[in-house]
Amino acid sequence: MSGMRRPVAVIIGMMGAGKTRVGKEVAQMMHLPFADADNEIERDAGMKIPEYFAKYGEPEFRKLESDVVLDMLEDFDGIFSLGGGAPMTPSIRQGLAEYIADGGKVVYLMADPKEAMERANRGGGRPMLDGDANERWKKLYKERDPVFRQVANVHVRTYGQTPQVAARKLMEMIDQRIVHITGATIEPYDVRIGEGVMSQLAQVLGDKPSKVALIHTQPVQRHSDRARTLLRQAGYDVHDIVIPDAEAGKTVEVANGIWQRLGEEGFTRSDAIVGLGGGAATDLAGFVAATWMRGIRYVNCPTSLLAMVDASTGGKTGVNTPQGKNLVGSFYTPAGVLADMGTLASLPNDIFIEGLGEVAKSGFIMDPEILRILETHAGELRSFDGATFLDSGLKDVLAELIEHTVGVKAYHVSADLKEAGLREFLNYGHTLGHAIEKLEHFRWRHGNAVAVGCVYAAELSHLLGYIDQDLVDYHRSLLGSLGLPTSWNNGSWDDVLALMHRDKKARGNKLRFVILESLGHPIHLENPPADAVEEAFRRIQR
Ligand SMILES: NC(=O)c1ccc[n+]([C@@H]2O[C@H](COP(=O)([O-])OP(=O)(O)OC[C@H]3O[C@@H](n4cnc5c(N)ncnc54)[C@H](O)[C@@H]3O)[C@@H](O)[C@H]2O)c1
Ligand SMILES: O=C(O)C(=O)C[C@@H](O)[C@H](O)[C@H](O)COP(=O)(O)O
Repeated sequence: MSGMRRPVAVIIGMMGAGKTRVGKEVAQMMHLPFADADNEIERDAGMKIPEYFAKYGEPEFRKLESDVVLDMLEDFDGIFSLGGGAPMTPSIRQGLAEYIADGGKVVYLMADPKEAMERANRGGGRPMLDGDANERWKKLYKERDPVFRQVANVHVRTYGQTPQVAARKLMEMIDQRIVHITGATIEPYDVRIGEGVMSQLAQVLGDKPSKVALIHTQPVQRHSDRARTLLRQAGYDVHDIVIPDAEAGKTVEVANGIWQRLGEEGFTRSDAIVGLGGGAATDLAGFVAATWMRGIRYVNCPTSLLAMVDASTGGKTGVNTPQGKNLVGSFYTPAGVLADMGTLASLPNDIFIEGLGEVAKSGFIMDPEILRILETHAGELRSFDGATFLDSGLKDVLAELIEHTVGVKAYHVSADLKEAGLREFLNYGHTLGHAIEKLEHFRWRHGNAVAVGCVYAAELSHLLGYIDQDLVDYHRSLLGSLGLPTSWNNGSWDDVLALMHRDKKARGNKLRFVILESLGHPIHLENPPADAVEEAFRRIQR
């Protein structure tokens, strides 16, 4: 389907939900064309729908509807609204599933049933409501609502809202970017990126959990307040759990404190966890979710750039131990990730820049578009200011960067959830990076340590004849232009080497690294010569 024209969004919903009214409004706001499937069908058939129904019956109508909808899915690039019953036809459901798989957005417009029923009855002309219209509408709602929920990848509740307010909400949802994570051993889930996506928290959590533990740190209180309000409005019993900030929260003692609370408050297997904050908070929340009753549902709401592009996705959860970084944990997939870019408005500049370390890493190992964006916008990124970026051109640049970086993560995680080989490439720069973090008592930020670690890995690749000096220099100049460190000189080689032996890629007493064969092409390096490993270290000390 790629390369064809395709709708920016497809709207589905019950008769009377306002699909046409709201759809037209959104199209106007976004300067896009609008099409209504029923109008297209009438044009094709050369008659009104009630007439077509009367003449040929519902099965023939559904066939024609399916042909028209499937054509439009491949040849229309605006906002496309479907008739109420269209998603009940299997061929249309299939078409919508393919459209979603190709990055499309099927929006279920969820209006208040009472309002929608009244609107649907006004004016008549709806063959599906012949007879007792209210009873027919309710029966159809019962059949269709569960299907609509399943078919759509975006749910928008418009209860009591004017078409303009509903349209603005819908536009926000359409503007979001969605990266779909799937794989043979993964329950599929989406990473949603954009301003306001946190409002989909209840949709992603689903209706099974009744209790939700909202795990967060204090500096993101303003965002956890919003999450708590959203969760309470959706009817969950919310338990607020504040953990120590940053790496101090990633300990087994903190996890133990939460296990005790979950026990006291009666959390069962059908309840859930929301992890909200930087990567340390989402790593800890995921670990608690993975271990409580051997695994309960969890959703991540990352609020730092690093957590959005990396930590919140992929299911690596865990805690540090006195011996090193992330030494205890599990691979446990979240039910969804909501990367609400609105939360970045409170992110300090230095923590934003740190996140660029993991972004650049993803560029070095796989995606040249990431490197292009970083090079082009280095100055703006370096002077990131949370207070102003949402109203600046940087917002779209950043959305693009986050989507690409999550795409790199998704590619590796989908193929190799438990890190048997390919996923290790995401660890580029981490062998030394984790050692630096540990030796700096976690006062060095993770992304900064990874940036130095990437330069180290590049030096090692060069020393072993894989890459030329230019590519090593490129690492230094790109990372430096973003405000990231490229050298470290605060620890002994013996300490570094001992910590690198505890890295999870090591096997027995043999070190293993990820290095580059060329830009975008990482390889595994097994048991490299000791002198090269040490010489590369000497080179990052300068
Ligand atoms: N699981 C994974 O795959 C994975 C991947 C990469 C990194 N990580 C882990 O993630 C952690 C690093 O994540 P991080 O860089 O987000 O650090 P962090 O979690 O320590 O957060 C950094 C600081 O920023 C604050 N903060 C976060 N969002 C904020 C916001 N919107 N406004 C104001 N303050 C905010 C935090 O409270 C904290 O003080 C490390 O522990 C690292 O090991 C895990
Ligand atoms: O997702 C992965 O796999 C990664 O390696 C991503 C890394 O960026 C991340 O820092 C991760 O937490 C490192 O994991 P570890 O297994 O080396 O502790």
